[in-house]
Amino acid sequence: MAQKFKAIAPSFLYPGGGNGSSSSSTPSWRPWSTPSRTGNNNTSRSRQRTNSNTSGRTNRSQHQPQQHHNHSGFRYQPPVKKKVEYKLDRLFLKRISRLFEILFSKQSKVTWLYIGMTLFCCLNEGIVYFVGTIPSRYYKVLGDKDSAAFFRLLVVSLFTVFLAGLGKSVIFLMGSLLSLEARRTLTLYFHRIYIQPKLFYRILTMHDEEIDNPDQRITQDIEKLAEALRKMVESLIISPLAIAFYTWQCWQMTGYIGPLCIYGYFIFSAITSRLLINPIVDAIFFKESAEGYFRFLHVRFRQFTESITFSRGEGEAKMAADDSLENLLCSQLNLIYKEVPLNFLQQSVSYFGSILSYVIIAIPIFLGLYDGMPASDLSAIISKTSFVSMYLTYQFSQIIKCGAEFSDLAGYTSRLGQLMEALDMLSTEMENIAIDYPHEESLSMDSSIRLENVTFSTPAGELIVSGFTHRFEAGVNTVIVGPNGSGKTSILRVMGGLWPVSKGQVILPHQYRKDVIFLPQTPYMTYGTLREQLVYPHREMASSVTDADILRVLKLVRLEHLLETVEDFDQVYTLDWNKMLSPGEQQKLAFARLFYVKPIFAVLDEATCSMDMTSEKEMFRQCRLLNITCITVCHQANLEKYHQQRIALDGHGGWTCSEIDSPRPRSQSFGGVSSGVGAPALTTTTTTTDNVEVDTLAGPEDDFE
Ligand SMILES: Nc1ncnc2c1ncn2[C@@H]1O[C@H](COP(=O)(O)OP(=O)(O)OP(=O)(O)O)[C@@H](O)[C@H]1O
Repeated sequence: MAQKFKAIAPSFLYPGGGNGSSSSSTPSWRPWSTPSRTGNNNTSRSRQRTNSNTSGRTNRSQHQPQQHHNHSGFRYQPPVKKKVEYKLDRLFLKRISRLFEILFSKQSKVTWLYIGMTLFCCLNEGIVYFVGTIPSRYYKVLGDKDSAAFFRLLVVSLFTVFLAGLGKSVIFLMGSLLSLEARRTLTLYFHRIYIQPKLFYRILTMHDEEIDNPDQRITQDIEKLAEALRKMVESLIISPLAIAFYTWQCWQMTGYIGPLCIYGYFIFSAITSRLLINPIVDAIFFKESAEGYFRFLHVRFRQFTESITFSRGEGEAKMAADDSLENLLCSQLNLIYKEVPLNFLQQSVSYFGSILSYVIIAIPIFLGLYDGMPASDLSAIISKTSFVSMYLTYQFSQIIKCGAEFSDLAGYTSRLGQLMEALDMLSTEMENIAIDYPHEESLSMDSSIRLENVTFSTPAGELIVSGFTHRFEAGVNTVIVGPNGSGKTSILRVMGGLWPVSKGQVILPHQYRKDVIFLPQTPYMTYGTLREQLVYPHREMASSVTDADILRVLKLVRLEHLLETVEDFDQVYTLDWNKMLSPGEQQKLAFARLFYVKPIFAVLDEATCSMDMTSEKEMFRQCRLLNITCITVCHQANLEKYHQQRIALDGHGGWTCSEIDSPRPRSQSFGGVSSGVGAPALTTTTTTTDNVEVDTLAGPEDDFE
């Protein structure tokens, strides 16, 4: 089966939308076998499915991802490759207002923290004003040589300074709480829209090239966005009020000339900083992508450390890690360079502010406005004007400084906005699929799984099976065989609703979630206790599982020795269960879950491939005793004897179904659909070595019965 594999390169390698889809601000999904009517939210659930069988796609050439017609005549468009920059535009405003809507929703505490922080900031500003004018009072009392007033001022100023310190700390505390709460609110929101049945699978397995590292966006970008927000809120809450107050104060002392100079200066700085921010937003976006890939690579090393070591792949791993680091550092360096002009502007603004304050007071002095005033009063006025105008420029410089925070915020907003849009799009897409090809809504009242005239393709548009019809009956074990890549697992994916069909219908037993359990080749080992492992994914049921239940199923799967490994069933292990158990033991634990739940169907995708033959036989024997019907995907011919039916895929979209009456030799694996069919039956020989039963050869009369 010739498959086209698309090389997926990290989006940061293509600044400005090099690979189109990866950096598109509005992700455009690669078309699949179902209509992508994104944005069409008016689709009525009651829409007739009269066109559903008109696609007539029967060969692969018609399944090009670029563009094709679906069953309802909808025309797919290829992803648009356009240059997209991440900047402060309408899209940014749309995204940030959506994030703010989530942050300031009724359920969130962010609103209350924001109000509390605003009040504290106002209170603190009063204290700051008092502290700022203290030097001018000292000028006055010292100029007048008034010792009593001096000591009174000393006490007051010490107390005020103490209050100012306290005020700053409270504001810092409230800012940190605000950032924490913002992170909680946004992360919970993303968990809700991201970890959803099927959508989660789909975005992670099929849309990696459109949305890189959604995990990083959720675990890191939200935190950084919350932090940038905290820093901005701190300065932005008070700046407008302070600017108004100090403008008035400045006007009182210098006339219109003071505020005019400061405002002119601010407008100039604001315009230049705005010009310098846009490239930074872009650079932050790509730096974050590079950061995500670097981390992802290290996570993969951890995950595949044994395989890498066995294949002596450390050198390759190091090269890949070095390359990824280099990419990350490049994008970081790019960011640093782009930040230099902005930093220069910020620093200059704050230094020039102090000089400007003296220029402002110099003008009325030289114009003779304060002629004849005593020296001590003039010193006090110079000091106060200096403070007022410096504080006014400081508030403006805070706003300019916010520009840097704002560029961070804009970068993270882009990444989170993209993820939200992707999830929205996918969710609409899946809703449409659910309307056209309802999966969980097509439930049969009898205990069977039916696939009726089902045609489906890979996400890349390659046809896998066409017109597949089969009824999986309870009590009839079925094995699915075929060459690699022929679509065995894909049939299970369709059955489980992970992949949509482009034609036909999947009809499931009424209590589908309870009656059908899927066991993959590599079962998911959850973190937690042995009890929780057993009831996975129903953690809430853990308390109802008795120790006797656990013991019983552990015995059934021959994992009693686990009792010696674990201290008790409720001990939480810091070590990953994947490391505590061998692959075969993990598969056995998955069977323990199965035997605990006792569904009607067990859908096994090479779920016993890591077990020894005796254990494998025992698993199928227990399934039969517990009335669990197996639908098994496998490559081992010896598994056929546990089944009554065989579905053979030919790897070209075709398939055959036959009764199993003449199994093949055990040593022969399924290289193709016809391999071994009709081979003579073998006899069973069971030898015992050191009290360990070793099943060496098996035939139809295997002691499985
Ligand atoms: N997420 C995906 N995106 C695109 N193509 C995919 C995806 N997953 C699987 N495929 C393709 O679908 C085809 C069928 O895959 P499937 O896993 O069903 O094969 P299989 O018969 O179970 O193979 P094996 O015997 O190796 O387990 C393969 O050619 C594979 O490349």
